[in-house]
Amino acid sequence: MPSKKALVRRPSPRLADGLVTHIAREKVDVGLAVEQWEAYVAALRAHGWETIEVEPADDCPDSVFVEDTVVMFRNVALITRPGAAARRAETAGVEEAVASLGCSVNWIWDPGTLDGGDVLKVGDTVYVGRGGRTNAAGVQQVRAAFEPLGARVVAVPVSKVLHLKSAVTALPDGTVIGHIPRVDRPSLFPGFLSVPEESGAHVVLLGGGKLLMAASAPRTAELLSDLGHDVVTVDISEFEKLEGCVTCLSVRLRELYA
Ligand SMILES: NC(=O)NCCC[C@H](N)C(=O)O
Repeated sequence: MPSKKALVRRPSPRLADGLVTHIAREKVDVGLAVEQWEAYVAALRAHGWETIEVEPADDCPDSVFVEDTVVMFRNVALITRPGAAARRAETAGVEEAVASLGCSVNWIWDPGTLDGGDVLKVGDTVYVGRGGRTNAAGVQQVRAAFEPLGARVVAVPVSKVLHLKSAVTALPDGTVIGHIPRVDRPSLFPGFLSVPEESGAHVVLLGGGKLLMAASAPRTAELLSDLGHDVVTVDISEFEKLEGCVTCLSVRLRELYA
């Protein structure tokens, strides 16, 4: 059944200690990050999403990046096993949240690792990035979990950025967008549009043709508006300092049965 709920998780007071892998560490203003997070949540709500706050995980600096802990396909929630061991304690609260929403729950098991940021769904195609956080066993376990439900799982190499969705996301019409210097194999996607900024590669589909994007990609916002998309922007500068993007701050639940 169509639903419009989104999981979010309040930033930890320890946010500034979050992991950085591909970029130089910059000082994070936690107070500003909380304001930016509240504006992000307000933008989801303004576009009809009921936001559900997962119990905060104050001891986990990266817990605000809730997308990495669970992947939804239909009513099934696949609880991940994050590639960074430091993030594994984040999954317990998310598991509780999806179970209480009536999802069927499944898990990635050792030796598999998977970060939700490595999973891009385009219709029934589920692209899984095999990179620094998601391993081959993780990809196989996504296949085992979702292919019986009708998904087609396509593995994609990721070597230039943290996650697959740091490199590419998809527009409402299914076109995959990415900033070419950060995409390993653009030819793996049937329809690919190159965008001029790295953070322009990240869109959250709000519904009704609207796209949520980071304010740091004005040229991409212009390009997408010019192609007839309705762009809404939020400033997430403090999360970008930790390799976060608009996609990783929420998990949209669009097919709940409850
Ligand atoms: N899906 C995402 O893009 N997640 C961002 C995670 C950033 C966090 N600092 C990490 O390295 O795990």
